[in-house]
Amino acid sequence: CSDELFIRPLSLVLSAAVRKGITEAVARAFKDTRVKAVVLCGENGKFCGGADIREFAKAMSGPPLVPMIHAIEAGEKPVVAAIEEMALGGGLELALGCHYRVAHAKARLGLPEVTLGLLPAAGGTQRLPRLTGIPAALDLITTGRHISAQEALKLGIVDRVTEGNAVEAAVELALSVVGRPLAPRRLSNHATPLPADLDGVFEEVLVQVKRRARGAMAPVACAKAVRAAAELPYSRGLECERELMNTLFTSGQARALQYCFFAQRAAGKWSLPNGARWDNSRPRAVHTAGVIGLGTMGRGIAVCLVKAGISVVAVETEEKQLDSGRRAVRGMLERDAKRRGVTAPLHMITFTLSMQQLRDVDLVIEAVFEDMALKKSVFAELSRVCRPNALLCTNTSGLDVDELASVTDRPPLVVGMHFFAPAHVMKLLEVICGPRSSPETVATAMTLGKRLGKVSVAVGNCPGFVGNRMLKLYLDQAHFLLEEGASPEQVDQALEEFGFALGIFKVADLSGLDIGWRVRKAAGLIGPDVDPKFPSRHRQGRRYCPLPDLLCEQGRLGQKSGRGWYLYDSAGGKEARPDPAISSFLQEYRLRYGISARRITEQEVVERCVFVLANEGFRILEDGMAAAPEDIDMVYVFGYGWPRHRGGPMFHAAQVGLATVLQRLEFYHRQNPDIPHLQPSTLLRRLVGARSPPMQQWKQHIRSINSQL
Ligand SMILES: CCCCCCC[C@H](O)CC(=O)SCCNC(=O)CCNC(=O)[C@H](O)C(C)(C)COP(=O)([O-])OP(=O)([O-])OC[C@H]1O[C@@H](n2cnc3c(N)ncnc32)[C@H](O)[C@@H]1OP(=O)([O-])[O-]
Repeated sequence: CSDELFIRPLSLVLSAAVRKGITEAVARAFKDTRVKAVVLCGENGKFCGGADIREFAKAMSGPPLVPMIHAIEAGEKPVVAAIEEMALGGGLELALGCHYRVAHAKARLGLPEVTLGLLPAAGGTQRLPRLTGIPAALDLITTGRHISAQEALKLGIVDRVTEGNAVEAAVELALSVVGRPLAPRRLSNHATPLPADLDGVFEEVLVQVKRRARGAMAPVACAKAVRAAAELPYSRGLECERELMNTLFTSGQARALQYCFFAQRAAGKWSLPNGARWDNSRPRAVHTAGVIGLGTMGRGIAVCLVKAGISVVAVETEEKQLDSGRRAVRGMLERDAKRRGVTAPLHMITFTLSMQQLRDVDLVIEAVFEDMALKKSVFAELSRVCRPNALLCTNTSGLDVDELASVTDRPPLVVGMHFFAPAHVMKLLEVICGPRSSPETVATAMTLGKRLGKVSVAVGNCPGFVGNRMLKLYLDQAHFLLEEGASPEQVDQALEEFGFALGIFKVADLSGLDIGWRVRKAAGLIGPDVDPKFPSRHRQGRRYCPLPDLLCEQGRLGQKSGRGWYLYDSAGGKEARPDPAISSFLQEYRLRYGISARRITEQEVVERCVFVLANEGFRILEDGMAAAPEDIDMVYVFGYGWPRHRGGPMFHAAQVGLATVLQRLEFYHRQNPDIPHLQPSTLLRRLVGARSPPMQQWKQHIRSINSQL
């Protein structure tokens, strides 16, 4: 066997060194008359994660991928790819250049380049459609989704799937095909199978990709490259693939998406000022968890925990809520299990009215109403009921975690876990490190978040934490723009053009306008506590916009009441229509306050809303509430619908140019001196003074080391 086969390990990515290794080894094997066939496999049981993304920012060195794959395909000896664990991006393209492919049953395959703002440019857009046909190739290439080995087998992407050792199975296959003609196995020789309605298929896909990621270039380029595979001979299709890739490669979008890839991983590498870090703090094992409160948040959290294999005790205070919570949670688990073709793990959750049942759990996540007094009473009770080393977590969107910790017998074991609705769907988890949260507690919450499939970001304990602290100012700008002359549709359209999945007023209608109303009442911004001497459009020394309060007073609470900033067909309706009543309401409002409406440009909408986010992000960095700009960006990308292809508010500010951001903020602040948040932050000024260093160096310019993390 060793005479006939030449097995060469690959490392996880196709770095210059790996490409050199493969090129040389395959050339030697092709030349060596003792070798009859070649098996390519990965190192440590992993076939390949694709091109080395870190190399994209540098000058290209080492043998290029495309000729390397061509040489393999053109070889006169059969080459078999043994796919263990993953064949992604350039890794799958390499496998498609081989004559046969064997995959382990647990392997995942895919062409995720689109998620990095690129396309599969090592022949992937030309070979895959020739193998699977256009619709399947379009689906995989434009979404970047990973598929199982079984699906790959169905699509014809792999020839064999094995539960056993994939390398041994590949060796067996290689031995069995020695001497067979290779021409039919060279995908570049194949004609692309065409669907009857080629134009219709592409039209449909373009509609879908534009809906999924508004303004993103890569999915459109991916579709164009696949179209070339349908219409052009292989070599011309390859040229088209290269040209499209060159355009994407140099685009800001690709840089932003690749930044997101690394920023997401960097967010997991948290550190605290006391020296505790992700790699020196041991998380506790979590086998059982309690969830208190089965409202929308509690239900989603319970579902996430059960799906991650953690036994849950879910507690409610009244039979009626317990019953509806039980029905909702079971329904979600059953639907999910049905989708995945497995049995719903209903036995892993217990529903109870008794807090006593939490006495043995490893950790509790409290998800009761956002009310400090209520949460404090729950935490005091948990101190009495839970075993002394159980972790106590609060799901809060902005309350003081330390104040809550102070009513317990174990402040070091208290941490915030801010989930986003719906909690079983949304990817973001803000882990709020109180000043007294222990490293072990933070490590446990961060690791638990990862186990639940979340992107966990460690943030400091301040009102609104990172996400909602910034959101408040973004919303304020949108409201001020309405006062000054814009309409909700105009603001939303500008933000959607920028790339947000939904404009801010549509989001507000979806979430319910009464939520903010309640928060503002609790903060004393509305109601009997407001000093009647103050004009209605000023509070606490700054401009205040009462428009959303006035809407709530009219019963316009958003989708749930069928009317909010928009009009809906009925209560609970989803289709937002501009409401002429809002237009007259705004006109009357401006008249009452003597505001003459002016024409507001799309540029002003985007700059004021988006730069104010970044400006507050700089303040958050200075206050030590986030450890790095990447963390702030990941909060926005995964929790607030920020368009990923724009990297996040901090990355976007760096892309636009910090000097420009500063100058525009100064301009808007001069126009609106009563909006203090338009005043450029000290850190932004300092960075511009230091000639706008790259993001990795921003930390060095934060003078007051005041980290709350
Ligand atoms: C004309 C021009 C021709 C150009 C040819 C184009 C070729 C091709 O079409 C382009 C591509 O392949 S584009 C690529 C298409 N491929 C993809 O998009 C796949 C991207 N990768 C993944 O999806 C996941 O990382 C895996 C599923 C591979 C592993 O998941 P897991 O087990 O949970 O582990 P983890 O924590 O995620 O990663 C572990 C460490 O590896 C690092 N790293 C990983 N991949 C990297 C890469 N490609 N690169 C560099 N680094 C990469 C990662 O940062 C982390 O580093 P840290 O310092 O420890 O933090």
